[in-house]
Amino acid sequence: MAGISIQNVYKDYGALNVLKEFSLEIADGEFVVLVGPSGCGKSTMLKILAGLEPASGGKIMIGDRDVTDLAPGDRDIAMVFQNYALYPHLTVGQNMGFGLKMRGMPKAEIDRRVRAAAKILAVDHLLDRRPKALSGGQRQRVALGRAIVREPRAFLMDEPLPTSTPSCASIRAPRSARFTSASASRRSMSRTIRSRR
Ligand SMILES: Nc1ncnc2c1ncn2[C@@H]1O[C@H](COP(=O)(O)OP(=O)(O)OP(=O)(O)O)[C@@H](O)[C@H]1O
Repeated sequence: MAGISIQNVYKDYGALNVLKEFSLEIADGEFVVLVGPSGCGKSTMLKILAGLEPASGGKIMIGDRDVTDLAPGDRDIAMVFQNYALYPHLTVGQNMGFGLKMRGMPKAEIDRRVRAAAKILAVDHLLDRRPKALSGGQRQRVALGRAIVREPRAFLMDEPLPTSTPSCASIRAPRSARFTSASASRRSMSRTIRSRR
């Protein structure tokens, strides 16, 4: 169970106040999209949720845990960045399983999760390729797969779709993977928060 509760969050960068009394309740399993003008603080809010930026004030709960002061690695959430951040020298399969390997997960379990996620994302035929031999959309799906294999309590996605990708519907993830596909324009999908059931 992992609902997200954002309570009265403030964020200042020096004299610039970016977030003021920002509050949002996201139910367990809910898919939420943040939209707003450029510079209004969408990425900042996602970074604060992920623990990559400290909030200047307020509280964040994930499930029943107060994560406001926890390090990113202790929050059990995955963030997918706009620029993919794939390792160029690793294959698709190695990229997807890298985080699990670093955590000491047995190879057989890593392979099982990577193959399952790769199938969902239709990149299972690309597991031995390196990122440079992929299209933008394929790279993005690999980045998404790397988040899925971790089975986190929530997914944070900051502009996860390349311009050429018409909608999240192309991901076609089954409900059994607890990942809901949705059709929407790229702009309205620009910031997404997905919490797992
Ligand atoms: N590290 C930083 N130091 C100072 N100001 C910052 C920093 N990061 C972001 N900002 C400023 O905070 C504001 C919000 O930035 P943010 O990236 O959250 O906007 P956004 O809503 O995601 O915009 P866009 O839709 O253009 O990506 C902007 O005015 C930006 O210039």
